[in-house]
Amino acid sequence: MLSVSDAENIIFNLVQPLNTQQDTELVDLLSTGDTLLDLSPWSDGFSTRRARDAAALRADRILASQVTSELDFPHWDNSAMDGYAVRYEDVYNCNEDKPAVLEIVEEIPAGVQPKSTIQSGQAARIFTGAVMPTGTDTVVMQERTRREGNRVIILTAPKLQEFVRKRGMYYRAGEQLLPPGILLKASEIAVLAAFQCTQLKVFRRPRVAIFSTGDELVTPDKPLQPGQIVDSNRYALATLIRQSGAEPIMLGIVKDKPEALKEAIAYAIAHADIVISSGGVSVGDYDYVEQILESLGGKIHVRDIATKPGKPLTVATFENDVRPIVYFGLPGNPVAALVTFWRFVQPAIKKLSGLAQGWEPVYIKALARQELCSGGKRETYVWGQLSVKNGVYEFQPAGGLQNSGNLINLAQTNGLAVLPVGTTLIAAKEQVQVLQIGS
Ligand SMILES: Nc1nc2c(c(=O)[nH]1)N[C@H]1C(S)=C(S)[C@@H](COP(=O)(O)OP(=O)(O)OC[C@H]3O[C@@H](n4cnc5c(N)ncnc54)[C@H](O)[C@@H]3O)O[C@H]1N2
Ligand code: MOO
Ligand SMILES: [Mg+2]
Repeated sequence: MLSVSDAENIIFNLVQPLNTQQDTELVDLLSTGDTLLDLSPWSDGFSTRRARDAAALRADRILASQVTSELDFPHWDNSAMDGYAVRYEDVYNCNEDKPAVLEIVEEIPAGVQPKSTIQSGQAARIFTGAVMPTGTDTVVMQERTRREGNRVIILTAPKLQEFVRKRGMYYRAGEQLLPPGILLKASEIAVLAAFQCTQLKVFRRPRVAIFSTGDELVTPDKPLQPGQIVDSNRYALATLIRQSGAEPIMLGIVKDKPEALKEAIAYAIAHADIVISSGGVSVGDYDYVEQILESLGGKIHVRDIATKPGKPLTVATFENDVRPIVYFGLPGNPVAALVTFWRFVQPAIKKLSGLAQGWEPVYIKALARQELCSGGKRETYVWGQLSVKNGVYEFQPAGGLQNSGNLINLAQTNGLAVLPVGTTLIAAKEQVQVLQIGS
């Protein structure tokens, strides 16, 4: 039996990220797939460029190449306040007793190009975001002034260049704006929109084929015959695959027959980057998965891992022109299937998807709200709820039996407390590492 850390090293090294040349697609920032509010009659921001070849950009795509821009940011010197654009030399030593008095020669709202060059003794009325007029270097905010007709009285000396957002002070044209391998979330999309980067090269979503094995399995819509069990794994795993940023290819339920398995596995490895099956990986007479993998030329890297639940996890690879197809034979017991997914498969999918950082499992230190027990021989995962109380993480184990066939108390689980090999008890109020499985 492999230790968890050995298994983890093997698995994560087997996974090669998608290729920055071949495995990409274009997405269009302007097409979100949502209601086309931009085209509404009351909107002045008519979007004339609609996506043609590019798919809609939804959050959580991964950038496949770096983004640079020919634009500085800010694009031009502009005011950070509503106030007056002045020449610092005119106002640097004024105060309430000895205010500076300047003649207002222009008013500059945002979006308007200034016309005049401001001379000594003059100022321009300016608003937040408006372009600084030539000759000025500083903005005095409105609250530090008094207006008298077309003159402004400056009551407090500003600092040089105060409230001026200088062209290029946040970003200079040509520098890297966003690196490849990052998730496009709201903040990145704000940057891309500001720089008019509307067509983006992102990684295609990894394709993950999934099927369940077992003569006893039926889909949730069928009346149960004696001895039958509902296939719950496939629906849960498909959801997790989507949450990991991949696209599930649903291949149904496959009988515990070598020929059927052979056909399904051969199809799956020809159509997916990763293949996941559940069931048929233990030592029973109908557990054929490993032998079929071998008969199809698969190389088995992992047969058993010292975890509870999840011991009989099987991991194999099939060589391919581009990168090996990684096969995960998850144990059939419902909790074991999900635990092995969270612990090993989810990071593997995220790594394959092109994410440069943050694909590894995330652990959080929490206080156990109740005692946690383990046999001590295998790394044991206790499922339950992670929450924050008074700024401190706490872990509440799920009530009822912690048994890998008990999927009922798995509902609402968002963390797996980890009891390492050799630890048989973590007492209430003691610290425990919890694997976060929120997404
Ligand atoms: N003699 C031994 N028996 C078992 C061992 C062992 O070490 N020695 N390991 C046990 C452990 S641990 C697990 S986990 C299971 C793994 O079994 P398999 O991967 O071979 O899975 P199956 O035998 O096909 O099914 C096990 C169990 O799970 C139910 N199942 C299967 N698929 C689904 C599904 N898609 N949805 C819901 N439930 C499913 C199935 O009906 C069985 O009840 O082996 C132990 N045995
Ligand atoms: O992996 Mo099996 O559950 O560990 O029951
Ligand atoms: Mg079995």
